[in-house]
Amino acid sequence: YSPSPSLLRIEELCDSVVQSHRDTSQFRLEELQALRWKLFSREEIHAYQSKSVDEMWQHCAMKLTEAVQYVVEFAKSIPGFRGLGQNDQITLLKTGSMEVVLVRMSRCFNTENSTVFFDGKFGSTELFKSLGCGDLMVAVFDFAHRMCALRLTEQQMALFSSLVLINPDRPCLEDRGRVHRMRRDLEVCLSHMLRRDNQESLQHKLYQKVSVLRSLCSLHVEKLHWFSQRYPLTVHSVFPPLYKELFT
Ligand SMILES: CNC(=O)[C@@H]1CCCN1C(=O)c1ccc(Cl)c(COc2cccc3c(C(F)(F)F)cc(C)nc23)c1Cl
Repeated sequence: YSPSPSLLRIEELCDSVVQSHRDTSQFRLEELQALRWKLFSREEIHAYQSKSVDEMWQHCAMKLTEAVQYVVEFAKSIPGFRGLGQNDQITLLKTGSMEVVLVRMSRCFNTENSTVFFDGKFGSTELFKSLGCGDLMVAVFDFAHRMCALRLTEQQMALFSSLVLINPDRPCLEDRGRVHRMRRDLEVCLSHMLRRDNQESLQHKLYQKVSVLRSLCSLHVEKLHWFSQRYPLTVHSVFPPLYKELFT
């Protein structure tokens, strides 16, 4: 059986996206499994809740920026991404990277007690009370819960993450056609993989998640904007590594 060159190319593309995800996933599943029941004590929770809005945002912004840097590495190793113009790479990352951080958060989520891995242990939404954006946290946890319910394999998570990033509908792309061709190849990869895993029913559920992500992230951008208005220094002092990463 000699697969047609296009099928061979699709399988190679699949494998390289999965490998990139493995190399840049920040936390290995085995590590997270081992820490699953390591919960914060009442005192530790109280300590987080006593932080000022600014302090807690700064703490989270650092974590998110670090997570986004792993996503940038993931994007840069998706075949074809480096071939895009610099501006288009940045456009895709500026909008898509937080969405991939959200998708990846589901790997660090424990649905049995609705806790997420944060600062070395698992905590619930109450940990983030001092952020002053309960609705965002509920939305973040709710999305993680729903993503967990799909029980994606790491390979499926890898391909789904690449589809979230390589989105030809992003505003002000210069070479939309090129992004479209990359996305089409990745869509063929995902459907090829779901067929192989005998899980075609997952296909439409994943595409529904893409639209949920978009609305969720507009809430994030709004919150981020609200926060940067009130605490301009923090955003500029913590976020620059991300932009340095985007330009290299
Ligand atoms: C397993 N851990 C993780 O996945 C995340 C990313 C890597 C590190 N990390 C955490 O430590 C973490 C885990 C769970 C939660 Cl709820 C948080 C706090 O999340 C946020 C607090 C403030 C703003 C957030 C915004 C906003 F608004 F900036 F866009 C957007 C997202 C999505 N999350 C925000 C964090 Cl920072």
